[in-house]
Order: sequence, then C-alpha cells, then structure tokens
Amino acid sequence: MQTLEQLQSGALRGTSQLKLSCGLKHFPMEILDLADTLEVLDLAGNQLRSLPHEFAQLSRLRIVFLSNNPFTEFPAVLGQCVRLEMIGFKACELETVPENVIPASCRWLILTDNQITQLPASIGNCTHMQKLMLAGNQLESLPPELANCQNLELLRISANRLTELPAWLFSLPRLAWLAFASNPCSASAAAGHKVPETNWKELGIEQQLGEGASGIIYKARVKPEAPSYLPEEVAVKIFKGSVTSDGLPEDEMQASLAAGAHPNLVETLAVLTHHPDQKQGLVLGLIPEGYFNLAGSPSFATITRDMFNEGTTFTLDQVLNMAKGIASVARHVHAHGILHGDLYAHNTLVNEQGNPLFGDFGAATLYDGANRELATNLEKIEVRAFGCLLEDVLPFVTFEASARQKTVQELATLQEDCLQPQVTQRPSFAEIEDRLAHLKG
Ligand SMILES: Nc1ncnc2c1ncn2[C@@H]1O[C@H](COP(=O)(O)OP(=O)(O)OP(=O)(O)O)[C@@H](O)[C@H]1O
Repeated sequence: MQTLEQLQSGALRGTSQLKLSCGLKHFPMEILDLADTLEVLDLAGNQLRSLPHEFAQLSRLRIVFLSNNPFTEFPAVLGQCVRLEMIGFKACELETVPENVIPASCRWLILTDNQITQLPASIGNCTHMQKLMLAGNQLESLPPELANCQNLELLRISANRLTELPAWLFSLPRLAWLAFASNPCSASAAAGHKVPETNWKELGIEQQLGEGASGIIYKARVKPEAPSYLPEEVAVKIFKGSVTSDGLPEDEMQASLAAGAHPNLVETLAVLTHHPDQKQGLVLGLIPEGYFNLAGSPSFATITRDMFNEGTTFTLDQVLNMAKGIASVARHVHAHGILHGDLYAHNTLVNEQGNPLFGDFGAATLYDGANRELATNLEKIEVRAFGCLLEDVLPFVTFEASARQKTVQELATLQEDCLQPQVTQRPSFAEIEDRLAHLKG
C-alpha cells in the first residue's frame, strides 16, 4: 500500500500499480500524473462517492477496485476507460448502473453486495465479459441483452429477487459456474428434514486450519458428552455472517447438509448451536492428512481458470481417480437437487493416489429436481465446469507406455464433449461416469 504523501510528492511517478486506503473523500487529482503508466488502481476502503471526468485520462488502466466506498451510482466516466478489464464495486451503496457506463472491454465485473435493482441493457455490449458477480443485490430480472455476452463463464446472482431463470441462460455456450441461491426462483431445504445439532460446549476448539471467504475453519476435539455419532476430532467452520461474492452463509449451510454422505465429499456432521457470539457454524469431518489442493484459484490474468504450480505432473492413474471421483460426487449432488456452482480444481483436495475430496458449498444452489428440464440444464452447465477441469489437468499427465495413448485420447474426447457449446448436447454426469468406468491407466 502506498501513501497520499508519496503520491503528492511525486515519488510514485512511473508506477503501474497504486493502492491507497486512507479515508479519501475526493479522488486525488495527482493520480492523473501517473496516467502514462498506471494499470492497476485500488482505491477500496475510502469514502469516495464519485469520480471526476478527468479519470478518463487514465488511458492505460486495466484494473480498478473501488469496493467499500459509498458510491450510490456507477460512475459514468468508467465507460470511457477503454482498456478496463476488471472493475470492483463490492459492498458500496450502488443503487443505479446507468446505460453505457460499463466499458465494452470489461471481462470481470464485481457488483456484489449493493442495492442495484436493475442492470442496463447496454451490458449486452460487454461481449468480452467472462465473470459477472451480482450476488447480494435487489435484481428482479436480468436484462435479455445479457444473452449477447456469449463469453460469460461465471455468473453469481444469489441473494437477489429473481423470480425466474431466463431461458437464454441455458444457451450461453461457455457458462460453467452459476450460483442463484436465495432468490424466489431457487428452492429451499425440504421442510421437516431433521438436522443433527452440536452444542458449542461439546467441542474443544483447537488450532485454526484455514480460512475461506465465508468462514474460518478450526480443528476441534469432541468432548465425551457430545453425541456418539461424532468422531473424536472434527473440523468446525464458523461463518463470518456476511454475503460473499458467491452468496449467503445460510445457503452454504443448507446445501452442505442437503448433500448427504459420499466417499468423495467432506462430510457435514452437524449444525453448530450455542456459539458464544451467536455465530452460525457447521461441524465437518476432518480432512485426513495427505490431501492437498489440486490447484490455486484463478488470477487476474486467467480470470476463470485455475493456477497450477510450475512443475506439476500427474500420472494417468491419478487423473483417472480424480475424474471418476469428481464425476461421481457431481452426479450425487445433482441427484440431491444441488448445483455446486464452483466445481473447480482449486476446490478439490486430492491425495497421492489422486482420490478427490470435495467440499466448499459456498456457491451452491438448491433447485427443484422434480423440474426435469431445469435439472438437466443446470447439471449440464456444471458438466462444462467438469470439462474445464479436465482441460486444465490433462496437459500435466505424464505417460510412457504408448498403450495408454488410447486412454488419454478418450479423456480428451470426453473433455471436448463436456465443453460442447450447446448445453443440451453435453453428456450427463451419469454418462460421464459410465465412460470413465471403462478407462484404465
Ligand atoms: N473439513 C476440513 N478439515 C480440515 N481442513 C479444512 C476443512 N475444511 C476446510 N479446511 C481448511 O480451511 C481452508 C478454507 O476452507 P473453505 O472451504 O472455507 O474455503 P476455501 O474453499 O479455501 O475458500 P473459499 O470459500 O473462499 O472458496 C481450506 O483450504 C482447508 O485448508
């Protein structure tokens, strides 16, 4: 992070990145002195309500973060920044997004946690858009022009007021990661479904195991007075409580519980009660030693695709185990009327043999599985995510014996079929499982 003093003294001349968070009430005009070089501007966490029209002079700007500022209207001047690819307005107070303010160059737009009631029709001009984050707004519908955004891959519309999913959503050729929980058009957990509960006092919280967008995970020892169905050691996820870019913690909890048990799922054992600060939480099976994240999350450059460490390699057996396990768990969650919404290598843990463990229902949506057309369409959107995962891991396969070429070829054909631009042409997870069952390493 840089300081206002550094900016005003001219010490930042030539910089390509600027991050200032110091209670700014007005846009510091000295930023314009950096116009020749500035590519990334982060002014999140200030008190800005507007941007001056001179902002358009920042002609090299690619990324702008304006989250946590009290903007009520999306600044029109951004529409003139023709190189802007990523725009962040999370947790502002945006109510309106006027026509023609989102530059056509935008590929990643974050409008999470605002009060937006309507999107402009001109969003349809943003044909490069890949990632659109709209969770936690007041949208009652999506503009039909959004159907022009044929490059859209990831869409978050949870926690809005959408009464229906428009039919054109299922014609978007690249859409693979969708979340729409907490809308009138999504489903809720079946009433009367008894959920096991664990009292906070029955757990001895130990060290922190990790932290995600929605919560913090601790290891916990189960005290003798706890119900006997709990193992001696568990993981406890304490939710932070606020809306994330994927949706609401309530939906994550509901989906985790509705998913039930599967060998490739991190088991959800109970709902936590009596937290001292009334926080919501889940008691989870502890991920065994020896599991590691298959990949890292996408970067600003890859936008929707995961990052793999340099030097990553997988054996064919490992990839087959991963593919079989993930396809099986995906079939299982859809059979329970759940769209996972975030089927990604970075959400998959694997062990040495490539056996996957899947968790993180942060972007999951419960849907009406009895509506077969809807269920099939949603499943096939997730099938594309599976195809992307295969596309990501297959280049890392090492194999010596030429006999294995055939298996690799079959995996590549499966990948292609899962990535079919026509949603209905893609195989179901049951078909994918069948095709994988024949393959040997
Ligand atoms: N059941 C568990 N047992 C052991 N460790 C866990 C368990 N669940 C989560 N963790 C640890 O906590 C980290 C955060 O988990 P979580 O599922 O909340 O978030 P994430 O998937 O990493 O991030 P995000 O929710 O932001 O996508 C994991 O990467 C893992 O290291």
